[in-house]
This record gives sequence, structure tokens and C-alpha cells, in this order.
Amino acid sequence: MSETVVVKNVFKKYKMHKSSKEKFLDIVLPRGYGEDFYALQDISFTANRGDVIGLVGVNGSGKSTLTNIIGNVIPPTSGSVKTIGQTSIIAISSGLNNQLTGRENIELKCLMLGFKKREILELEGNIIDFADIGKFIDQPVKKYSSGMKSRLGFAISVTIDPDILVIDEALSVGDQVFGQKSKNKMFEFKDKGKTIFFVSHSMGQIKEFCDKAIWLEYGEIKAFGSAKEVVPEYEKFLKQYKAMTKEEQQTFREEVIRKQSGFAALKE
Ligand SMILES: Nc1ncnc2c1ncn2[C@@H]1O[C@H](COP(=O)(O)OP(=O)(O)OP(=O)(O)O)[C@@H](O)[C@H]1O
Repeated sequence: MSETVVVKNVFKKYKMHKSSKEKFLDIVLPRGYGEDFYALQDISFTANRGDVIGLVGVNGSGKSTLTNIIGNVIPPTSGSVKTIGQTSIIAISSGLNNQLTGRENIELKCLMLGFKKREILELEGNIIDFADIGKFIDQPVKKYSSGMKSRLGFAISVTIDPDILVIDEALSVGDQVFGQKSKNKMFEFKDKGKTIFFVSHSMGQIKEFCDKAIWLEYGEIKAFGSAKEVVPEYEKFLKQYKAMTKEEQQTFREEVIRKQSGFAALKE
């Protein structure tokens, strides 16, 4: 099997700031300021060509942080991520520049990916067709609704025909027609054997689309395996979590934060 994404011992550390003064001190002091917080702790896994991997976990478990690292949007604090092939990330806030028009965003993104002028013109037509946002294509993105932004983001990401696709909740916005169109495109990519990472809070979507799943908890991998095994385990946990009282959920969340900060103490 050919490897497409190799993630080794990845950590992502943030500083927690209680005030803007602490944030300022963090910038000016040579060793920074604030309590360490690990959004990801020692993440390692390998994805192969054709893998469609669902990322599940409660709010704040690190799904977006991990997809942003795989998509090369943010760097890990330590560890390594090797991707073989062109990676494209689709998220609700999909890295569009708000000041530029939709058309300018398309051109900028294609230029950054190294496409030639002639290729860009061809891609531009296909992207505009797919996004189907009418005259808004020549309006600045700051005037778009969140649905329009995600349509444009999705259209750009799929039209450039990447080898590795990272989809972060993209299907949860937009109307039914566009939803169906994007779903068809995702299944087409799956059939072509591309590597896909898919983040969703909808277990129905994960079960329908993904063969494998990674369950993140406290920024760590709690389980990685076939979606058929991991998703029911996660659903069992979710059921217990939802059955907790507000106070118990609060204690659970505090425990999460304690573990994520505690990792720093453990290492130092
Ligand atoms: N730029 C940042 N600075 C500080 N903390 C951050 C930053 N980005 C994310 N975090 C923290 O890292 C943790 C993981 O966040 P992340 O967005 O990856 O989780 P998630 O699983 O995608 O959550 P959700 O399901 O709510 O989207 C959270 O506790 C979040 O508050």
C-alpha cells in the first residue's frame, strides 16, 4: 500500500492567556508568557492512498488543529508531517481573503499552487461553474454569506484535483442541491483512490463516507481503526457524555483542560 500522509509524534502547543496584558507579555518576553496548553499530544499515524478517514471527538478535542496541520495551514510545535502529493483543505473558513473578490481569490490560490496562466483560466471557469454563486463572484468575499464562502472554498479545493483532501465540516452548510453536488464529488474522489480526511459531528455522514476513523480525546488519539469499530465506540461514549448532568460535563471539560495543560508539567 502506498503511503500518502505520515504523521510522526506531532505536538501542538498554545499559550493560554487570561488577559490582553498576558498576550502582550507573551509577544515581548523572550521566553513567552502564559500557561502551556497542548491541543495535540504525540499524534502518530499513517494514511495510505484510498484511505477515507473520519476524524471524531467532542468540541475542542483537536480535530481542526490536526486537519490544519495536515493541510499545511499551521505548523506543528514539534514532530513531523510528510504528505506525498498535492493537499487541499476545505473548511468553513477556507483561507479565502476577505478583501479580494471571489475571482481574485481563485486566481491567487491557483498562482500559489503553481498553475500557469492558461491553466488558471480553464480552472477558473470550472470553479465558477461549480460554485454557482452568480454575480457574487466579482464581489469581495467579505460580502458573502457563510454558505457562499463554503461553496467557493469547496469549488476551488475540488477543482484543482488534489491527491489529499481535508474536509472540515464542509457539508454542514449550503443548500440541499449544493450538498448533493459536493457529496457526489467527494464520492468521485473516493472512487479515484484519493486520501481523504473528513471532520464531522454527524456520525451518519462519517459512517456513510469513511472506511477508517480517528477518535481524538484530550488532543490524543483514543482510537484509530476501521470506522465500523471506532464509530460505535465513540457513539457509546457520546451517549454517556450526553447523559451526564451539566455539572458532570463541566467536571469532564475541566479534566480535559487539566490533562492538556498537565502534559507540559509531565514533560518538563
Ligand atoms: N489559536 C489558538 N490559540 C489557543 N488555543 C487554541 C487555538 N486554536 C485552537 N485552540 C484550542 O485547541 C483545542 C483544540 O481546538 P480544535 O479547534 O482543534 O478542536 P476541534 O476538535 O476541532 O473542536 P470543534 O469540534 O469545536 O471544532 C481547543 O481547546 C481550542 O480552544
